Amino acid sequence: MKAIRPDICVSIGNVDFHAISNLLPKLSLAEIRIDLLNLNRDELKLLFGLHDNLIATYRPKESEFDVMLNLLTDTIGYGAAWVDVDIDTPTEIIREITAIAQAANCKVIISYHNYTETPTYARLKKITENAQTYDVSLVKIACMANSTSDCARVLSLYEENTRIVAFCMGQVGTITRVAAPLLGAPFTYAALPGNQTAPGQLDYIYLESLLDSLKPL
Ligand SMILES: O=C1C[C@@](O)(C(=O)O)C[C@@H](O)[C@@H]1O
Repeated sequence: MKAIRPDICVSIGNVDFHAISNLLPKLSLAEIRIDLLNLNRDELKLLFGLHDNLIATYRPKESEFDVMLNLLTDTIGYGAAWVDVDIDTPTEIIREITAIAQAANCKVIISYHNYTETPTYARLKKITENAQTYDVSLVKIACMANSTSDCARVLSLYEENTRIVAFCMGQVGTITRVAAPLLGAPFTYAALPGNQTAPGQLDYIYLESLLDSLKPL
């Protein structure tokens, strides 16, 4: 079976364990949104053992940072290839997760999300630089686009940065999800059909056909 292109990361939330285990063999890369799934430790262990290129993400509600730390530590032990940690997490927890991940050869993504707007270029640059002060494999910038100039501003981050995934959320921002891997991002996020984990995500099958025509592998 041919797996989906490696530059498409399917973000998985709100489905059950069986659906995920049937799906994983078809994907080259997927994000397991642990906070949007109802999985116990045994199921998590099985899933992370099934695939060697999974991102473990847990977006804490309120200040659930201890829950996040425990879950990410466990999933690193189960074989997660990547962990994603939001830049708003307390510094000592980011450092702790980074150290645990590095000891296990697990790559770290530090991510910034803004669900209402896209900050100025100076602010985006500063956020990117702050994220790069941690020893990370990738910095992710995801902002809500309210105009096409928001999209252009976020995409301009590729001019000066490597090891970055920068794109806009929302319908206006969808173009940036297609452009990201054409401009240097190692991958871009997509959804299971009818099951977005963030606004503006395209269905991964459709995105694959677009990228096949724009950027043959
Ligand atoms: O940060 C990201 C990107 C994302 O927010 C998106 O807009 O595709 C989806 C999240 O699940 C993921 O952790």
